[in-house]
Amino acid sequence: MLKFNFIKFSPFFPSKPSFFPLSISTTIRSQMASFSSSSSSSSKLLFRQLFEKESSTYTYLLADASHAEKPALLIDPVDKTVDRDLSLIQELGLKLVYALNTHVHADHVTGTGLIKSKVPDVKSVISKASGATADLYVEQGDKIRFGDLYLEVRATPGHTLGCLTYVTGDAPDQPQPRMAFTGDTLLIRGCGRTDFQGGSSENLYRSIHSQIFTLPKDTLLYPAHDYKGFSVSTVGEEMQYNPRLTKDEETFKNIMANLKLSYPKMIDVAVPANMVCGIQSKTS
Ligand SMILES: N[C@@H](CCC(=O)N[C@@H](CSS)C(=O)NCC(=O)O)C(=O)O
Repeated sequence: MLKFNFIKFSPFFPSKPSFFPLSISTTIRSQMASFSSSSSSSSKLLFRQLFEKESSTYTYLLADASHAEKPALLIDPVDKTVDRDLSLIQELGLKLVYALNTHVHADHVTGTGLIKSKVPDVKSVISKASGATADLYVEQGDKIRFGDLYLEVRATPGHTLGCLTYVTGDAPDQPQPRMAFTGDTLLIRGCGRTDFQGGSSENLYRSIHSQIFTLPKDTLLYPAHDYKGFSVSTVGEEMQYNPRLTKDEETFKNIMANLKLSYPKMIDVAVPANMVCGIQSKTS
């Protein structure tokens, strides 16, 4: 199994390390467009938000459309929609490089293992703190590079112990506004439950306030689920209107202790499967 040896946040690392030549870039107004920066470079992000309706899960496809190889990654793929996602990737002429999970999901089986069985070069990625098996492990401050762009890894425990939020880069040549893929940590006008898998309402509150609400207010928020028909929010919007996170910590903890949600129907199948990236076999 490979150790995830990506680049730590540090001014001493080169902006384009030679051992990770892949890259990303982005736009929001349309699903694929140019963005300009203060540098002379112009990059293109191909971005798709994909939905799996049984578990109300969003999967995100990001690719560097400017790069010759069009390297791509998927965030939170679902087993049931792997064929759809891989067909789209093929139709768009992309090269899938990474399958990232924000955490060990309890309500559906990740598509990561299935993807690896169909596209063996794809590397699975999850947090070290999740305790799950993957090809590459990330932690706070790591950068996942594809092309000239990157995702920054933020540890956001609370829904589960190993939850991550992936955020587009903070540099002049990176997409504006930034985009944060929050998994189940922060949902639109809600947040992930905290009653299993090492969940903690105290940790969740602190994670969101320290790692997500400190991002620029125009940062676009893309969660792993939505149950109300929303697709995207912003940091500023959730800071103002989220009915749980606008409260003080004690009130928040009280809300979370009284959600009275039933257990996810698939939890007994999903968690063991997702601890090994979705299929009961070794990765590498
Ligand atoms: N009914 C669904 C599970 C719904 C649920 O519990 N969602 C989780 C995220 S998936 S573990 C959650 O954190 N919800 C927070 C909320 O406030 O709804 C099923 O049976 O799968």
